Amino acid sequence: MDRPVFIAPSLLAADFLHLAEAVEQVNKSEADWLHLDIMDGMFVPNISFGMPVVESVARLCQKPMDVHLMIVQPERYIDVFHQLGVHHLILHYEASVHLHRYVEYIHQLGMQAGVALNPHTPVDVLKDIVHLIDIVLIMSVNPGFGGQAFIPHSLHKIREAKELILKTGSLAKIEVDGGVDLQNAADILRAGADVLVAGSSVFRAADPAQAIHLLKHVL
Ligand SMILES: O=C(CO)[C@H](O)[C@H](O)COP(=O)(O)O
Repeated sequence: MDRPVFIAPSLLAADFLHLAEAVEQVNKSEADWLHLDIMDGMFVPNISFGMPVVESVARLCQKPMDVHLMIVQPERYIDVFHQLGVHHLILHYEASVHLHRYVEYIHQLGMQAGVALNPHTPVDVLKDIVHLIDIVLIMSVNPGFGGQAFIPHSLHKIREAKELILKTGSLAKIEVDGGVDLQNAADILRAGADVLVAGSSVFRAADPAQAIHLLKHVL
């Protein structure tokens, strides 16, 4: 491909009894970022991990941390994630009333800002902010759980996001999260994605580093 492919393994699919081992596997692999899913049991039905776990992961992690907040009022935690050394902070469009203000604040703190869209949210809601953000995260499953099947309509949304980015001169990367595996990765990248988030297809593989390598070189 004529542009780099970024791989961000999602720790949600790791065995939590061996979280440190999973972070080390990512450190030693060709992964570009480590993806952390923060769930509050309100915005999504599931609860993942809280700050003490993120803090420990941050101490071990040698890759940029890509944090996806699936929580209500995500602005409450922007400072905390900044203090933990997070590189990318992704808020949900659906959970953020003053998105423009929060994106500016994330940038002021020196982090990259991303906006995530649920499967039912049209891409064009981003038209007045896409030029300001660093990441458009297309959720290709309904957020809340790992191990779900990729929603095929997401390919159409990725193409629309790519069109919007090109039209507006935005530098945002398109990240795709949910059900990404070796079978669909090439189609996702051809549709315009830059970043593949992969949970189950990495951490449920016999050799996670090899799974990351195969995703990275799928095209
Ligand atoms: O955000 C998520 C769920 O809300 C996860 O990052 C995503 O589901 C990745 O896991 P998998 O690759 O197993 O689908």
